[in-house]
Order: sequence, then structure tokens, then C-alpha cells
Amino acid sequence: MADAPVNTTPNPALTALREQIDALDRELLALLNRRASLAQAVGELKKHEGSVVFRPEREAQVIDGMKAANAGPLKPESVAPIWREIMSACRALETPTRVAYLGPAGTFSELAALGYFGSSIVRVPCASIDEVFRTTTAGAADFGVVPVENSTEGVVARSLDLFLTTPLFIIGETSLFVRHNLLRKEQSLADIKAIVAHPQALAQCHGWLSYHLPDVERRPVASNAEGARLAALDPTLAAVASERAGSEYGLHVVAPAIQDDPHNRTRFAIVTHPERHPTPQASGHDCTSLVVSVNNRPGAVHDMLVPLKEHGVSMTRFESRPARSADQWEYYFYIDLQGHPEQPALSQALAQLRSVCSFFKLLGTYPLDVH
Ligand SMILES: O=C(O)C(=O)C[C@]1(C(=O)O)C=C[C@@H](O)C=C1
Repeated sequence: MADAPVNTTPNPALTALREQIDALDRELLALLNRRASLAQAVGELKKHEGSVVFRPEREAQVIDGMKAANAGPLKPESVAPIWREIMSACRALETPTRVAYLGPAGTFSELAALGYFGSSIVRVPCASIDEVFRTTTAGAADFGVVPVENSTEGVVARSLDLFLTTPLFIIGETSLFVRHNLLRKEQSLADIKAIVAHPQALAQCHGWLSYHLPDVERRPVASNAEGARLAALDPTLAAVASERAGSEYGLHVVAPAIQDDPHNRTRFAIVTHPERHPTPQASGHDCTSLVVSVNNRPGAVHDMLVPLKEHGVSMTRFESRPARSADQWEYYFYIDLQGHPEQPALSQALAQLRSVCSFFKLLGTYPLDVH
């Protein structure tokens, strides 16, 4: 049977609407270029003052302001990504932003870096979390993006350990919905010799893999994208990674969304060197992260919490890690507090807390993630 003829006559109503969209796009472009010129002027001013270009608190305030001003029909969750991109492009006119993350292309860390800084950045993919810290410490990148916790698997121990031993501090946070897919050269679940992925991804898909591929070896590799790269070279391997990694390496999605928790999220910290970047100023919605230790005696942890209660400071995270010291029952406590030390209640609570701790390190103060 012959195909029905395609109607090629333009619909006048559609044409009229598109003409309006074209005209508005031109106005938007002119306005965006005016905004970009202003950002360039800000950049000149900062160069003159010798101050840093990236201001996470200002970017958070701009996004908060735009979300509050949004009258629709744009959805509130569409506003933040649009303005992140606009500010990313404006920032790039002031100075390049070099961002290190666990690569190669297609990792969730890369997605987190692009989601936080926008796409006008210089990408510095690294082979491991250690290398992200080293590259940022050495100044080959201005910022590093490192995973700190996952809603299924808990803390990313290596990142927490490196917060202790490197001079870097946190200036921002971002979190990402993490959807893992089984990726392969062949479009089939048959004859898979090994599943290659980062240990965190293998753990986040433990239930699915145990049910569907119980006898297949799980082989940990440095990143999920590295697993995808290997699976592209060897058809007997399957990778667990993002769709983006799949298309990057020409793999089929054999099974989509195989993570055990459908709401699987990973939180990332944005780190930098304190000699190259000041602590962000208060944005109005801030978090202060620290790591402390107390001597191992009855009531020690209770004493740590008293200053917070006395000054009405909210704790949003409390995580413990073994200190690996001679006393095997010593712990480091990773604590997130609501607020900025510019606020007297928080600064007084911190001073009092410091006095009861045997070890105290501020990891950073930064604006909360805005979506
Ligand atoms: O307000 C500034 O300080 C700017 O440099 C401008 C701008 C922006 O585009 O709005 C760009 C980069 C900064 O991180 C913050 C904001």
C-alpha cells in the first residue's frame, strides 16, 4: 500500500508562532550579550583588585532570585540549569575555570562537574579520586569535584580520608540522580564473562546483578567510564555506567536503570586550595563541614554535641570513620552544620566545640546546592 501523502503546506498559525519565537530569541541574545559585557566589566574590576572570579555564593543567590521571580510556565526546576549555563558562559569571559574530576568522559563525576559549573569549563579528567586531589592541590586545576556519599552505599571513604590529609577545602556541593545501566557491545545478556565497573556502582547494583547474572564475575575498575571503554574493546564484557558513557563508547543499553534504589543519588563536594580561593561569603543558605576527634572516654561524644544544642545549631550530617591509629577504637567524626561562621551562633558553637576536641579541622563553608 502506498504511503499517505505528507502535507508540506506550512500551517500559517505555526509559522506565525515561530516568527514570534525567532524575534524573542534575538532579543534574548542581545540581552545575554549585554549581561556578558557586564560580567566582563566585573572581571576587569576583579583583576584590578586581585580577587577571585568564581563566587559560589553569588551564583547561588542569582539562581535563588530567578527561581523566586519565575512566574511560569517555565517549571521551577528548569530555571537553575538555564542560569547555571548563562553564568558559566559569562564566567568563562572573565577567566577559564579548570575543573578536575574522576574521568574519563562520561562518568557521573563529569556530569556533576558540568551540572555545577555549567559547560563553559576546561575539563581535567583524572584517573582516580587521589589524582583529583593531587591535581587540584598542585594547581593544575582550579577546582576538583569528588563524590562524598551515596544514598545506597553510604560514604565514599577515599574522599573523606583525603579531606584529612590534603590542604584542600570545600567551597560547594552538588548532588546527582545516579541511574546505572548494563551496557554491552552485544544486545544480549548471554555469554557475559565479566561485569566491569567502579566498586561503588557494582555495590549499588548488587541486587540486580545477583538476581540476573549470579555466576558472572564482577571486576572492579577505576571508573564506570573506564569499564565502558573496556566493554567496547571486548564483547564478552558488560559495563555498568551512565547512558552517556554508553553512547560515548558505542555500547547498547542491555538493561536500563539496574540500580537497587530507584532514587539512588550521589553527593559531590567541590574542593579547592585555600591559598588560591577564599571561603565563600554567606549566601543565606549555607553549610559548614568539619572533621573532629575526641579522646576515647565515657560521654565524649555527648560533650561534642552540647555546644551545638546550646547555640541552637542544626546538624545535618554525622558520619564516623575509624582513625586507624594505635588505639583501634578512635574515630573521626565528619559533621555538617547548618549556617556560616559569619553568624555569631555558629562561630560560638565552633569555638566551644574546638575546645572539647582532641582534633578539629574545618573542611569548608559553602552555599547549599540549589536545584
Ligand atoms: O558577580 C560576579 O562576581 C560575576 O563575576 C558575575 C557572575 C555572573 O555571571 O553572574 C559570574 C561569575 C561569578 O561566579 C558570579 C557571577
